[in-house]
Amino acid sequence: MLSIRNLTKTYKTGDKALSDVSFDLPKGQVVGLIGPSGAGKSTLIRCLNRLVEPTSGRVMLNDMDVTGLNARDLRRARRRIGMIFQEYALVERLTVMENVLSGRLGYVPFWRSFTRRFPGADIQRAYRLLDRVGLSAHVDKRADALSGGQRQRVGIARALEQEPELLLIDEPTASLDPRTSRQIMRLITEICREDALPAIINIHDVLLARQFADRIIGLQAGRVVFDGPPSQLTDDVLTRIYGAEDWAAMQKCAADDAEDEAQARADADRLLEAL
Ligand SMILES: Nc1ncnc2c1ncn2[C@@H]1O[C@H](COP(=O)(O)OP(=O)(O)OP(=O)(O)O)[C@@H](O)[C@H]1O
Repeated sequence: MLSIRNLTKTYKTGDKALSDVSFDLPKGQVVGLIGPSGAGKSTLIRCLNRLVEPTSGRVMLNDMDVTGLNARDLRRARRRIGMIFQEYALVERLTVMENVLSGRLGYVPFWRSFTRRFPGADIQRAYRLLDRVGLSAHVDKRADALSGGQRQRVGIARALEQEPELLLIDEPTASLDPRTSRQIMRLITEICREDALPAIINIHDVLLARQFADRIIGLQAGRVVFDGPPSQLTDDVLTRIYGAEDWAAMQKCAADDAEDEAQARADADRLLEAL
């Protein structure tokens, strides 16, 4: 279980990005973290593995006090926290398999990682994970030869190769089309449930968050202003989180996306019929 207590972050510039954020996250629960730009979503995700140093408050991951660790212990602790990024953060000239194995770099001694010699068990796990994310046929492809959705699947497999106890996911679908976004969200949430992995997903797409997350946490100006199941995320609540104008604009955007998608599907059907 992840436990966050009174987490506060004030940047050196004086920007107060988080104010007194507290919540618990049980095993296997997927939280969709939503809120307008500048609400503190990225800061919260980054405070949890101390890529950003919290100003005060406490983060406990199972038995580990993340906020109390010294630099050396923190490095070891970060193995237990997997991250999946918007831009995938793959090494372009390495293969899919090598990218997934890089998830083990925190575990193997430097000289072994330098020669890229990984234990057999790591390689077996990587094959299993690549199968699980649907990339068995692409193991030896270079990362730069993959589509956006495939790249994110590699990012997911790499995070799981760490055998994490928590997944932090930053805008996983921001660079993907709506259909691929849904596939990626479905994959992430299925894996979390099967493996009882807790996850926090910073996601700008409220409809996706509502469709796939078990629980929604809404931030506004660094504070938690909503914490509940997706079913309670009513238009009133969303208007409170985003403001009336922004929420109306987001709805319009989602409607346009759905229309574009339907049009693309109809075009593809017509093309198939004509063949
Ligand atoms: N490195 C930094 N130095 C100073 N202020 C920062 C820094 N990073 C973020 N902030 C400020 O902290 C606040 C929260 O930013 P953060 O990026 O966490 O929000 P966000 O909800 O993730 O926004 P977005 O959806 O636009 O990515 C903002 O006011 C931002 O300007």
